[in-house]
Amino acid sequence: MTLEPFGARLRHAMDTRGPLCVGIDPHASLLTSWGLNDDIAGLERFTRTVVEALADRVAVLKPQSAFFERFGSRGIAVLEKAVEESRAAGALVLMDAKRGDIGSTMGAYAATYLDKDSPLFSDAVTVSPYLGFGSLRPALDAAAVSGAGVFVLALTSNPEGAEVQRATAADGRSLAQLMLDHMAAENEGAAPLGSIGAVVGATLGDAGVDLAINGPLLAPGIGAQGATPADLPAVFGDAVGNVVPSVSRGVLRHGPDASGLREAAERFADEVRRAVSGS
Ligand SMILES: O=C(O)c1cc(=O)[nH]c(=O)n1[C@@H]1O[C@H](COP(=O)(O)O)[C@@H](O)[C@H]1O
Repeated sequence: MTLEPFGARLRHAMDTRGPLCVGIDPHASLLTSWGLNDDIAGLERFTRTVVEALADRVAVLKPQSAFFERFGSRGIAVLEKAVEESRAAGALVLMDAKRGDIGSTMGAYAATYLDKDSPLFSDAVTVSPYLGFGSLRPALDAAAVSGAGVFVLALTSNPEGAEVQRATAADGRSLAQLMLDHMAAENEGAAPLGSIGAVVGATLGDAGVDLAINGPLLAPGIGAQGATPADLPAVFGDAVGNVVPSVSRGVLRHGPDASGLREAAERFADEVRRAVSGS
């Protein structure tokens, strides 16, 4: 079965479930605070709990691959199962892998996350464009074939990002703006929303770039990194309706009870609704 383009599927999910993305980041400290061991059984239990609590209600779940990779092949097996079960419950899965490489190697990453026959096939994946936007071509092409999406880092939530991302390119634009303009070109003509998204931290104050890329804007940094949903209008301006606000620890620290996770996600979702509607 061919999937509808990711942008259309995401728009529908945002409209019906609200735009919140919850990150699945099984930090060792979170496993401990949930009363679990920092081992494969703890990872499995943590992940299953989050998926069972939230996959039937949030628009997007974003597993952070590094926290699974640290357990080797058995961690990847947990990740595969989480992707499958989340998608079966109706959540879109954004694999947070932040891959970036060149040519055939980027092609192998694309085959891993964006080929429908791969065990790690996800609705979308995060990538870094700072080896040159063109280096992402294999991922952009694979996503177009499978109906998946690609989220490209533009302005990240961490303070260290600015020295690269705010640097000036040869034509006077910031590097972040250059990347955003590439994304806008990829999404041109797509409706209701393009499938190439930008990652723009909610922590940035005024982003100070043109965010009219006709694609989704993933906004991490809410919760543990200090941003709040109330910050979104100032950061995103007119583009706030395309924002997918993302929270990991801010929700996860309310486990292990499913009700605690659900209530925390609902609180963030309410705050986002209020912030975006201006009430
Ligand atoms: O691509 C991301 O998701 C991402 C981009 C970014 O600029 N900043 C950022 O924090 N993230 C990810 O978002 C998550 C943030 O987690 P919390 O700070 O616990 O909400 C982590 O998985 C980060 O890797």
